[in-house]
Amino acid sequence: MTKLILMRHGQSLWNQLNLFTGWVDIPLSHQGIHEALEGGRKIKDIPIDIVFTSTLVRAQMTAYLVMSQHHSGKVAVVKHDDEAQLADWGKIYSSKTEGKTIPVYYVWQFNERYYGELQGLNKSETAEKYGHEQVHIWRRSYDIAPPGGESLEMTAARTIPYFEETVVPMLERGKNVFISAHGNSLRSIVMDLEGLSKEEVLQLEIPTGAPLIFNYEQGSFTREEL
Ligand SMILES: O=C(O)[C@@H](CO)OP(=O)(O)O
Repeated sequence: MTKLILMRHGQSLWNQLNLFTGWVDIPLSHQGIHEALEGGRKIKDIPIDIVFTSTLVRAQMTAYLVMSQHHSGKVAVVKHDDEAQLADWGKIYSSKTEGKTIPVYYVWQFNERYYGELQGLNKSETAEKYGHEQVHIWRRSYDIAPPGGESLEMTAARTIPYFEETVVPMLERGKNVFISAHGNSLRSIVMDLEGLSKEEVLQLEIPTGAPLIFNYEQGSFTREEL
């Protein structure tokens, strides 16, 4: 059995201001830094072999803050995704030292759902303008995209293939995997792992800085309560 840990980044400065964020690259707030450290303490004793995060700084900050709390004492090392560079990087430090590191991969497919024309707008003001129901549909429905942005279905079309082609084989090979990502990119993954319907995913909320742990065995995922 191997473990998959999913975590939404801690509160960002735009979460704090209640602004639609999507692909805008906003760092964590002071509160978000504390949430990430607290989330890290909750999983500090679970061995982690490999870390995936998005290309956005709020998820990356969260990944490093989580790993700073980890009991292994291993150093998180960024593996840049250029293949040639990756091959070279493998040679620039000793295999003895490599045993004391945990590789971190930046994966654009795990970026937040692109929010199109809503990015930078205030969530409450947008709900006042277009109606709470319409804005809830844009924010939580499966197949209705916000203006100029991605639906959850479109987000899943990039998160799930990467997850299946790269993350699942790691779990199969006995590796425990930690993914630091975003509210909606993680909703698309949890929807898939738990087989949620389009109706059920409307209610799925992923809190900031709270690890979700799944046990993986023989092709199936079971959520473990912390
Ligand atoms: O602004 C965003 O990118 C997301 C996550 O904060 O918004 P929502 O709360 O609608 O999922």
